[in-house]
Amino acid sequence: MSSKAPPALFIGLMTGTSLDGIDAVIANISDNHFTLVSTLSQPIPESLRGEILGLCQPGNNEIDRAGAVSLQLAEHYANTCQTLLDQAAIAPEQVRAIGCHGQTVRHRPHAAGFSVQLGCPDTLAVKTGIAVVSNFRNKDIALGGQGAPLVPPFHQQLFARPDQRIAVVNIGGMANVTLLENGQLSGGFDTGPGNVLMDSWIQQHHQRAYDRNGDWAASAQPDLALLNTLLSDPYFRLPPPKSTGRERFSLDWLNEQLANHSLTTSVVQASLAELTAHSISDALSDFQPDQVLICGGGAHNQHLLERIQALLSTPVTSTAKQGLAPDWVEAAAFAWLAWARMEEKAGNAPVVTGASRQTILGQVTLP
Ligand SMILES: Nc1ncnc2c1ncn2[C@@H]1O[C@H](COP(=O)(O)OP(=O)(O)OP(=O)(O)O)[C@@H](O)[C@H]1O
Ligand SMILES: CC(=O)N[C@H]1[C@@H]2OC[C@@H](O2)[C@@H](O)[C@@H]1O[C@H](C)C(=O)O
Repeated sequence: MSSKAPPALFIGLMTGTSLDGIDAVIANISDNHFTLVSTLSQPIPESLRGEILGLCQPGNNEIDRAGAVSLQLAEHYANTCQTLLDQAAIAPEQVRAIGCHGQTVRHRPHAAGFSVQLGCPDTLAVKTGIAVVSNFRNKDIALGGQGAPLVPPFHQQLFARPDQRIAVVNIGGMANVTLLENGQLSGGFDTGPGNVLMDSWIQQHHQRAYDRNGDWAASAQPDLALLNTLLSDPYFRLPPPKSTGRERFSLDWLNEQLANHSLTTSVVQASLAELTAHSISDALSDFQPDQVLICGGGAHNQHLLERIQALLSTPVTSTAKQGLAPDWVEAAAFAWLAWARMEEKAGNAPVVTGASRQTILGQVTLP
């Protein structure tokens, strides 16, 4: 008789650095098994988005503001869970736990570091009646790790092949890579900005949330002098382990870099797309993958994918080709990390984060 637990249902909730919405999945998970059961994406109201963005930079009265945002987010998470359960005709009692990443508003993984994700787990547990696993990053940081990226072990579970070198690239607000070498997880780190600068720039100049398909970037030629200035940021030369966020790569950072360049706004957008493409391809140059799998919202940016493909000699495809659509990979990973927590299995990968050892990640809040 096997002592292994049968598959159980878990919810994964992700609100990433792009602030484009709440991604939610229900997944059926056990040791060797992961099936997506249902998915849902819900917008974040514009006013709450503004408050979150405000908290991503140091400012006045942060504790009260963070407390209020944490509660509002939990309400939205709970409503999202309810809609997701309703659409899948699943009762809350059937779900073992919710893995709630929360909203990162500060990530300082350096000496005596910390990472802050908002979204009150107590409120979410009480409102849904489901146990919540949250605060996934700080245990890894306490062990000397970056606390990010955390998704690589899940990428390994889903996408590793015994006979191939596979790079999984998540292009969200930030971008991160996972290096899978003949079935083994051999590394992973944040490469730098993914969509965040392109989103901010088009928002500022055309009041649009993002550059659909990269059409605006594709309408101009990148400026090589600006590209070199952007790529000269020391982050790109740092060896892994490394992780980053809006603390470094923000509109303020971009405006500083633009100081000695006089360019049209479309040329800047083209150069920002090129920055993302180059920083990703540079990050993969030593690894020499046989295959590159792309996930995250950037997988829908046709121009960006073409530029990444042009810079790499290996085939670049969406994770959809491997059975998981790019939009759900991160939320699915947090369902999987909730499963790992409930099964008391290690969630972090020291080869990625630099932590001194493997450890169980996250705190459980019962309803
Ligand atoms: N059709 C599209 N064309 C171009 N870009 C797109 C398209 N669809 C989504 N995106 C980009 O994807 C972003 C959202 O990506 P995603 O949901 O992966 O980010 P996230 O989860 O917030 O980020 P992170 O991985 O940093 O936490 C949008 O802000 C936008 O820039
Ligand atoms: C601190 C934080 O929220 N980091 C995010 C962000 O978005 C992408 C990249 O930067 C990655 O390091 C991480 O998210 C994913 C889910 C991760 O931990 O793997």
